[in-house]
Amino acid sequence: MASQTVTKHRQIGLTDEQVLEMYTIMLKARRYDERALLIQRSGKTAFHISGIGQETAQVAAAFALQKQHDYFCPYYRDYGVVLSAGMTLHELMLLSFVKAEDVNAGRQMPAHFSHRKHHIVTGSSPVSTQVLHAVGIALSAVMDQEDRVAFTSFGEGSSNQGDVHEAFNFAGVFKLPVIFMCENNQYAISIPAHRQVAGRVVDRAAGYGFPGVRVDGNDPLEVYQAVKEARERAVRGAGPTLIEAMLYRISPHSTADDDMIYRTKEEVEYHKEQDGIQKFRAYLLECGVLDEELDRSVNEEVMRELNEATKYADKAPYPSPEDALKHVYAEDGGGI
Ligand SMILES: Cc1ncc(C[n+]2csc(CCOP(=O)(O)OP(=O)(O)O)c2C)c(N)n1
Repeated sequence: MASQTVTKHRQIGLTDEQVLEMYTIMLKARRYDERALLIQRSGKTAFHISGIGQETAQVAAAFALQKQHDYFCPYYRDYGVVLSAGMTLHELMLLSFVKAEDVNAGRQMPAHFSHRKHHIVTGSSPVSTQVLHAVGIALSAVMDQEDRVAFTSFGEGSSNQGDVHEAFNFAGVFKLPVIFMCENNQYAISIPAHRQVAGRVVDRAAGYGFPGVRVDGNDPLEVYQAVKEARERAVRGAGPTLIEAMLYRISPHSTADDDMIYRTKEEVEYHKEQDGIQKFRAYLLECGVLDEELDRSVNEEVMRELNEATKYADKAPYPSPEDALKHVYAEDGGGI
């Protein structure tokens, strides 16, 4: 008989199929990320910003939400969130290569996700703007008397922006159905967390009158449970929740960063050992949801999809200069 530990996902309401899908999406996010980095280094794309080390929390959070119903206001490392919400590797690659067929018609920077069908709200480069957008969306859900929630994520550095505090305050006062998830990956570019925040990010929630929960971001089941409870609170009108997922940013800040200037190789290696995807894989093997053969075929399928997406996006045409003003004015046919 399976032990209590190995059936944890069933105890919190996840089926074997769901956890296998979560694992598959974590792999997609990781492999996409590694590939996007290589493509940038080969000179084919301008920029990449990595979410390596954050996928477990991202996928788990999105799985606790309702696809094409709830709204997602992710931040630039959230490959796991947007893939779980319904974006494909094909779409992510078109965004990386900024090709005409991209959902934004090649007008956005890589990692500035957007997808109307999947309720992924376009982000902007100034950090934390998405947090206010989520609060506005949550307010509209209350006004429309709909049971949808808005989910938003941001880094611990960004949690010091005024936008975040305004968002927390408004959401707390009006008890809005919004879930704030801080992905605390220990650095804001070169600045370590202890030089950014004197206390704990999670404790800030109390000052705004709603609960804060700190979770191990490398444990997807813990993250899933916290977000699920936050969603239940939100839809019953009890207001927002702040979740602080403790993680580590394995990659440099972006392809424009040299992280060895401000941290050591040993520190990064230590955190690689804590990889949430590997831990989840071990859990799935232990409880029999996965075996070596299935794992191999899942990995092969992810690589096949990724290779196809890469090849396609590489060859796809760029937007033409004549189309630069397309989608700017409503007369054009109204939005993308
Ligand atoms: C308002 C604003 N200030 C500064 C920047 C430059 N910038 C981009 S990412 C970043 C670090 C953000 O760190 P954190 O919120 O911890 O997220 P992480 O990148 O570590 O995931 C900064 C300072 C920006 N984009 N917007």
